[in-house]
Amino acid sequence: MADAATSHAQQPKDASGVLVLADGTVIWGRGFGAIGEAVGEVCFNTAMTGYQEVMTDPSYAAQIVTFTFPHIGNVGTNEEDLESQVEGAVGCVVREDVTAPSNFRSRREFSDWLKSKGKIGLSGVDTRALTRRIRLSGAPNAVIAHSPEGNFDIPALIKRAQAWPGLEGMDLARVVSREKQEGWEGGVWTLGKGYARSPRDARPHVVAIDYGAKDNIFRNLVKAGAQVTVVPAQTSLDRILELKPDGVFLSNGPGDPAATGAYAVPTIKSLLEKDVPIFGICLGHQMLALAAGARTTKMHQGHRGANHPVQRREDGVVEITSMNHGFAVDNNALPDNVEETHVSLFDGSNCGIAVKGKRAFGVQYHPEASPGPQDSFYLFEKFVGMLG
Ligand SMILES: NC(=O)CC[C@H](N)C(=O)O
Repeated sequence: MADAATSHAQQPKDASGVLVLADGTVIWGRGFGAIGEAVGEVCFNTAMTGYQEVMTDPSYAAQIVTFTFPHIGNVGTNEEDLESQVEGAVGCVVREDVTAPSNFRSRREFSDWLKSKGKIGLSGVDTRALTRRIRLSGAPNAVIAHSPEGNFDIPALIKRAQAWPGLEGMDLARVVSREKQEGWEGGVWTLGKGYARSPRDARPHVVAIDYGAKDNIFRNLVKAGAQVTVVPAQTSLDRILELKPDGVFLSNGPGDPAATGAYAVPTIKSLLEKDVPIFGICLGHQMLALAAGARTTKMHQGHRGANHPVQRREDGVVEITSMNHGFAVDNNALPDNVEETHVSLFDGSNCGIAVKGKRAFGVQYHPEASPGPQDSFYLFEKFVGMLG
């Protein structure tokens, strides 16, 4: 469903950036950030704030984020609002050109920062039309490219977008995971105080498996009173048990949950059999569901933003949540031992499960660093509380 205005337009004189979709659609704009090209799936995010957190969330690996909010970059960037030190989104598409930063916390201009991270930006795009297109025909594979001289080999870019296999079936969790075990001490950030610290001897002890985690999730575990040890995605069951966890946390992360069958899902299955308490968020929730016998599916357009209404089945309460996912647990194929606990009010998709007879549950949403909804904090308290 290519839009004629974008498909056949000649390259405008000032075009230094372009987004080329796998179906041949060419969307011209102005490049910023890193120079070069990157391939990924184009998604859209509706949050009005938190672009730096979005761009450093490892769950966005291999994705190009279209921001529906038109002014991106105007509060600059800082060293405190990073969600990780690893790669997140490969690029972003925005409406307005990035203007001079205006915020007392800003340390670096957004384009400069993006360039230092090797990520490409594209401005001057009709992001409403692009978002509408994704809503109508699903998230396309594409190449984003930036050349200050405007040198683009469009047929080659189309070929590259077409040759990319897509996120379905792609295992990215082990690629972005940290490689070494580490003790985690940082708590939640507050103005004037920075990040809180937790004593290393706090109890209970949670072993958090990093499948591409957002740091703020670990900070919330600390805030809830846990001592946290973070381990890499492919840590063996024996190694996890040696650490004597009171509970195991499964992090968010990129890629297809069903593609982690070589390491994550079997380990989680064994943890369930041993009755270890488990809490999973996003990818962690999806893989917990797989380990319990449920199925996951790729969504048409996904949920990405900070204002997604989710209903808790237990008492009907609606939370406004922050989400970023393109896969979901299939709530039409839940086995008897899996109970649906939360559901999206946008499209009825699954947003939370509990495994019956076990102390194991997961949700699709998560707290952002700053600022953002903290509604899911009660689940951190519930999890840490159940560990005694
Ligand atoms: N935020 C996440 O953990 C994302 C999970 C998974 N990669 C998805 O796209 O659905």
